[in-house]
Amino acid sequence: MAQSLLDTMPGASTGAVVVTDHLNYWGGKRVQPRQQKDAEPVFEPATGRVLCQMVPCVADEVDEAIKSAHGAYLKWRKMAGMERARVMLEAARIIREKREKIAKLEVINNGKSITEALVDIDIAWQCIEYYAGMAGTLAGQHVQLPGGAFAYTRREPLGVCVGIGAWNYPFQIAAWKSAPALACGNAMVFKPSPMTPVTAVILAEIYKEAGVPDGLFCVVQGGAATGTLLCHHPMVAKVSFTGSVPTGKKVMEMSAKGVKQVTLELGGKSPLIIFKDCEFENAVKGALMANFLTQGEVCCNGTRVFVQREIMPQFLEEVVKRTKVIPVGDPLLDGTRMGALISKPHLEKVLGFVSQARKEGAKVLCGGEPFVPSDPKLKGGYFMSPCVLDNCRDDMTCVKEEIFGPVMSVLPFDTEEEVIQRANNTTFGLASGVFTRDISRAHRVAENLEAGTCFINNYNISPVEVPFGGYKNSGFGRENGQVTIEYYSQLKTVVVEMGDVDSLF
Ligand SMILES: NC(=O)c1ccc[n+]([C@@H]2O[C@H](COP(=O)([O-])OP(=O)(O)OC[C@H]3O[C@@H](n4cnc5c(N)ncnc54)[C@H](O)[C@@H]3O)[C@@H](O)[C@H]2O)c1
Ligand SMILES: C[N+](C)(C)CCCC=O
Repeated sequence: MAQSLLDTMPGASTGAVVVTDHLNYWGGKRVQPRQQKDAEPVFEPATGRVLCQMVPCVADEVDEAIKSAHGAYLKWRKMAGMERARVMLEAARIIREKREKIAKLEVINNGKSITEALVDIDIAWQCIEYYAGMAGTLAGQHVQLPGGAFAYTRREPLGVCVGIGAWNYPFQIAAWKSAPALACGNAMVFKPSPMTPVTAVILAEIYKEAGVPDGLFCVVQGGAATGTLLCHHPMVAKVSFTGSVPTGKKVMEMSAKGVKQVTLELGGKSPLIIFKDCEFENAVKGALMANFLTQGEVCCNGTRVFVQREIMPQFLEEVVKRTKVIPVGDPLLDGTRMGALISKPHLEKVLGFVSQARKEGAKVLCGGEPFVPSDPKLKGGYFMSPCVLDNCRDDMTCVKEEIFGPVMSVLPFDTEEEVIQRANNTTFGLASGVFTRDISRAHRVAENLEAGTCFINNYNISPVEVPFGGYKNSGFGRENGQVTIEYYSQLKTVVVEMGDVDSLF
């Protein structure tokens, strides 16, 4: 059991954990895969060692999980919001209690630094706590009509919701999707990325321990085939997807066939605009935060860094100086600030972007190379040195495409009008940022940028109280904040006659 795995985790170190527990979860327990066909090895990014096997769920298993979720939904939806809140608060408390162990497992499966993973787990329990607080507040409206008649609205759950996650924030994504879903009275069947199958099932066990009905939060493992089964299943009311734009389009197409609601949290190529009147030290720190969290594998990263020409030389000098000393290495060590990328093919893809950038005329100021830590156990890990690219142009591949690795492209600009036009010249629209001391300019730029979020004088902070999501091809729907309640519920109108029926017939 993963619970016992968690309990044996405190001394765990990089290269020392093997997960043999079943990773599917429905009906209130871990479920053994029916067959081992198509099992895929899951690698520990820091060592390249096999951590576990991911066995994809087939049609019967997906069906069983969805039916188990539906049974739980029928009980959960009848509970008072305050009762649901109590259970969710208990889940948040258990996560807080186990945060170090969950974070360690996340690091071992994902490769990010323990410092970041701890923050991710904190954001996860905060999200569950936040929506627990909202579960008791769901309410409708009373509308007075002529003749004493009236209508009222009820905010009702959707039913069984599906969550499909990416590999960069495995536990946090599962929490961001399940917390508002459960608060509204829904059940959820969650499919993590096949590369990070380990921690979602811990969340399932925590919800169970907190007191949700068996089946309320289920985990099915698999990749595209299992995801397709989920999107097509007739008992699924909604699909909330986090991943790439091409897969998001497929999810939307499949969901459209069953008229299922969809939330799409997709990729980005976000602009960060640094004006010459910025508070320089903060702008440099902001650029680093915008590019190098989770080895650059962050959807909302500000990877197109537009710097006003007058401050370009000092900006580059400072940002390169700090990038060169980012401690890359064993992600479980407290001093590490950058761990390993998710997989060997992904590392090669990111390095390929750097080579392509060189060919297209960019200048590599630092990094962009495979990194081999001195610790022998990390020799097979997927590490690279964080990279800063100068001499970039808007038409270069590194500036147009999402790299999803630690690669910052720096571009000069002259005027506000010009930079806004260039910043918006993309099909993505997830996030954006601006550093300036001019308060009017800051808000004007925020208004004109075509993105779901604009950070002013900071970057990549995401408190659970504020909505997160994209414009344009970066998706639609929102996660976090009050508004997400609307994406996990539907409104029923009840019209009440107090007199006689005035019939035309
Ligand atoms: N906007 C956000 O909140 C956000 C957050 C994290 C990651 N992302 C994006 O995710 C991408 C990286 O993640 P990834 O490589 O896991 O993305 P991906 O699109 O390859 O996979 C995402 C998920 O979709 C599943 N999937 C694949 N094919 C499917 C299909 N045909 N039907 C249903 N499900 C299918 C995968 O198994 C996985 O669970 C990047 O583009 C990144 O920007 C976005
Ligand atoms: C918590 N962050 C850093 C805002 C990342 C959100 C999820 C995107 O990949």
